[in-house]
Amino acid sequence: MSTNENSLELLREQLDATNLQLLELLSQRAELAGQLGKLKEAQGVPDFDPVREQQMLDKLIAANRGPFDDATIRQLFKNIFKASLNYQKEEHKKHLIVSRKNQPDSTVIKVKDTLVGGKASIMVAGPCSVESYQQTREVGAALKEAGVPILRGGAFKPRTSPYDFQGLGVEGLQILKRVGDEFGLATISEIVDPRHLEEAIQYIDIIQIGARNMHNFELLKAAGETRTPVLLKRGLAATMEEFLHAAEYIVSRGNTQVMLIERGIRTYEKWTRNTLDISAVPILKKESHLPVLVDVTHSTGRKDILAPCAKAALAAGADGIMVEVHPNPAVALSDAQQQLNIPEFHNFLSEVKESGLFKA
Ligand SMILES: O=C(O)C(=O)C[C@]1(C(=O)O)C=C[C@@H](O)C=C1
Repeated sequence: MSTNENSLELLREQLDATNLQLLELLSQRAELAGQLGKLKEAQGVPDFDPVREQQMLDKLIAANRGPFDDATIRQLFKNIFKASLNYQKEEHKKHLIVSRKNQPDSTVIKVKDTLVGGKASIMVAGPCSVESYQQTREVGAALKEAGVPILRGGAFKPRTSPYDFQGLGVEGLQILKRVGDEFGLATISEIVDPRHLEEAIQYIDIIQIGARNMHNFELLKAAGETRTPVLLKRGLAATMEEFLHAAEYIVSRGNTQVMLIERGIRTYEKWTRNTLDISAVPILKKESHLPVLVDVTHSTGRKDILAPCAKAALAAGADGIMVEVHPNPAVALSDAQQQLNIPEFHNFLSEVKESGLFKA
């Protein structure tokens, strides 16, 4: 071997040893960042701290003796800070009760005789608003005939305008219960005020928390104090991280029976009421063990694309579908445009079932 080859070999050995030292130091640094992340989580402080990062960079630049120039040192350390931040975030996820990292097995929720999040897909259907016993009964009968086990119906309606129909309130919940009992259906209705919860759960089997209330932390906490299953809708502009944290508010109070429902998010698109974020389905299923449903009515606002969207949701791994049905949508007191009438609902259901994606 020539002298040149000898020194190449020697230098490479030194470099390998330095790599290992660097790796050890990086690992030690990551562990320290992990401890800092835990403290920050406990104190409710965000992980990202640009001021602290700037202070560290200033110290490093002042100590830089070359041969790397300052810009290179800055870039290298910025990458290290970024890796630490990612590590802190991953560690936090493990601590979320709703996280699949914390519980690998899927949560299955039993509502009356129906399992949500189990092997079979589920369908939830019903009018946007409970308007009368007769109207709700007609839908209940259609669900029973179609083998759909869960009846939805709004009684407290958070409407955009205060002058629009606000729902029948407790009377609406009583109607739902009456129809539910008559046909053996489980019932679901949105509750908007923590003060209504105690009374509401005497009548309904699932508490719905609507998109506009996903950030209503007092409502989330109050729902977490009950032991009634909760269907939590994704907020209009909520990230998936915010969505899962909203669910965490409920389960951290002891109510572990939470179902998530994607209902479309706000984008610039005008041809649908909202934009169905289909990617949310596999991501939520991956990140969380909670059941994931898709509300095809609110996400699209269009009757003509409900079936393909429901099929897409099921293909993406959704545990169930929610759809609005009204005996006479033209005279509905809310969402008249987007509710299916009963024959349309039967067609919708057949099309979805014929696809083979709706698991029996
Ligand atoms: O010093 C902190 O507060 C940390 O959380 C550690 C650390 C880092 O790894 O350097 C991580 C993220 C912050 O943006 C700043 C610094």
